[in-house]
Amino acid sequence: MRPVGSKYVLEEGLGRGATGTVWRGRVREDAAVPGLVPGQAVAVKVLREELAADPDVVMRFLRERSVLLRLTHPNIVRTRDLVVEGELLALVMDLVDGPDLYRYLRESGPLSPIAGSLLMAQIADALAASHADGVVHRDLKPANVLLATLAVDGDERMHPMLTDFGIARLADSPGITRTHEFVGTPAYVAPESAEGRPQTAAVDVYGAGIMLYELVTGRPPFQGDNPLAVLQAHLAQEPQRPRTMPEPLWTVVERCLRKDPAQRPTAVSLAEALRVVAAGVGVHSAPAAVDAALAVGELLVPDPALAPAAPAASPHDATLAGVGYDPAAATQVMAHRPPVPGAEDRTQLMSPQPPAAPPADRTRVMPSVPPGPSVPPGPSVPPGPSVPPGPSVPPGPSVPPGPEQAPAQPEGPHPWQTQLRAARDRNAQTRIGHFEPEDLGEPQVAPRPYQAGQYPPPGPGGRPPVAPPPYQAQPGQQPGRPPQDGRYAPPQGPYRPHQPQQQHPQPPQGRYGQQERGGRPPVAPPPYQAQQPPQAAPSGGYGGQPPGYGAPQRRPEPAPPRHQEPPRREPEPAREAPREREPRRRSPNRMRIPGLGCLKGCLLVLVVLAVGCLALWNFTPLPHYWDNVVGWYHTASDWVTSHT
Ligand SMILES: Nc1ncnc2c1ncn2[C@@H]1O[C@H](COP(=O)(O)OP(=O)(O)OP(=O)(O)O)[C@@H](O)[C@H]1O
Repeated sequence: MRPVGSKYVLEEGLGRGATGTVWRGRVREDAAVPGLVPGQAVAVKVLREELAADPDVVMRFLRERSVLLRLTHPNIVRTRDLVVEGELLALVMDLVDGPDLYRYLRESGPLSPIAGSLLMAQIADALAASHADGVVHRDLKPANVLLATLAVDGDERMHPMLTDFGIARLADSPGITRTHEFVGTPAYVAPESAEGRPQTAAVDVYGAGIMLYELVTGRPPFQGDNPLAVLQAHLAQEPQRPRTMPEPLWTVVERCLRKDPAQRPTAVSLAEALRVVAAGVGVHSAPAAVDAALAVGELLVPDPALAPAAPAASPHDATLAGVGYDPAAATQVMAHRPPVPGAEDRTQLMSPQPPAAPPADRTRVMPSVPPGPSVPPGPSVPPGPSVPPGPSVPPGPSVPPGPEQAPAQPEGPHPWQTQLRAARDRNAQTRIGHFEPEDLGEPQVAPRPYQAGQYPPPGPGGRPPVAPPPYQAQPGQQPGRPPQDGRYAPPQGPYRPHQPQQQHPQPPQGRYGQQERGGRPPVAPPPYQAQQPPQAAPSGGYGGQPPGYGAPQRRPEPAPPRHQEPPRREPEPAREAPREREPRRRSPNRMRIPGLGCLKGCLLVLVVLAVGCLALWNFTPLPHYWDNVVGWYHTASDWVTSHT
């Protein structure tokens, strides 16, 4: 049990990411924390040392404190406290009982289009609320969605909760990332982020589009042998519609994945559109719901405020400014970063070599990094220890110190070395990398494909990766803010203790793995419901609800959409022309004899007949009957001859 500040103790590690290590912790019995009760279990994300050692990060950590603390939504993991203590930065969050979406997908397979749409609609709700509050997530990915279990009317429902808000922005310190770098996860990074252009709320919508694609297909749309190739695909490739994706859902995905951020829909319209899609792509969907789904493009409204704006005076002050937050600057998070002159900088991409020298006013706060040979990441480099605060960290008040108390500059490895070490432990982590568009064709990092079972690594406390600790609800705990409107209704019931061994029965699925709608309103479907036993469920599917995460869900090959001929279609932007059919392959022998095929057939028939006759003659009493017939013939002919 290690203390963190004066109010919390760490109990066991839950997982480690690129930006820090998450621990299961507890509020000390003698501590008073608003919204928490003494002894309550919490999750504590201890940011990695490089972040904690950067005064710029510490400053923003303090400034954003109020924003992060007030960011409450039923689908957002609530941040309860921020602890700054010496060289330790930690976020105290609600402890969520359940796996993250990355692990769920790897263990259970993709979701049906309906289930995926409904789940993403809730994530879009969370994004809409945070964007309205001026917070851009910037690192949307399945690993940052935790799946809690809600008990509603005796049913267990899967409840997605977005986490890691603000972490990407915190990590995007000029001191840490220096110039020409970005914070994000390559598979989910928007083109403008990869290019170092200003990032707006549209980067989250892009990430949502990638996630949506992955939820229903099992893989992200842009892949590559290495992170640079993936980034290049984001910039240059157009996503292709998977064969199994219904047209309305593809319309949504395609809009979210537009290269131009100004063409992507807002999170609000995305959430609405996804619910319309979910209601209209089922086998039992009413014709009106089908029509509405086919016209979903009209609902996907871009944000007019996303037109390029002048960068803020300070790139990291653009979004948040402490208590005096300016919502008008909500979508301007990062300033444009100038390109790297000279080819020598390109040779340093994705290597632990020191990047371009930081600005003069940063050099004193960054670890001194001796120049050395490029060391590409590989298995020979052992993963770094995920040991957050040890006993040497004295407990103290979690009241953040002022900027003058910024920790001294420690000697240590370059951030890239720690980053890459941690990245080797698991896949698809957030990366802090620097890329330029002209560099994206020069892969320098070995591929790290997804591998089931690697994620997440067991924590130092021995926590098994597949069985997260149970959520322990405490009296007085606030799972979410009270509803302010109909869209953000809080969870309907208390969190249930996690039961790792419990296997939920697998419901049957129909086309698109959905169930008959059964009273579900077409635009606002009810929350997810635990799946019913197959015997009890109708053959059509399971109600469009994602299953509980104890039960693997494999989506059968869906039938083609029932709406082959849409009754009406909204005018949509130019769509891809249908692929031309490949010409029929012909034999390389160009000499063609007319009727040869027919002749071959006749010969085959004759051969078959001959073989059949031989078999008939040899293996049946036919010869005996034939002899009798011949005998009768001779007898008859003799008789005729003798009487004539
Ligand atoms: N609030 C929480 N409650 C319970 N478990 C959590 C919570 N937050 C994170 N975890 C667990 O800790 C693991 C690591 O979290 P973290 O956010 O560091 O990972 P990550 O998002 O994959 O990392 P990164 O985004 O930095 O690549 C998660 O996969 C999850 O299992």
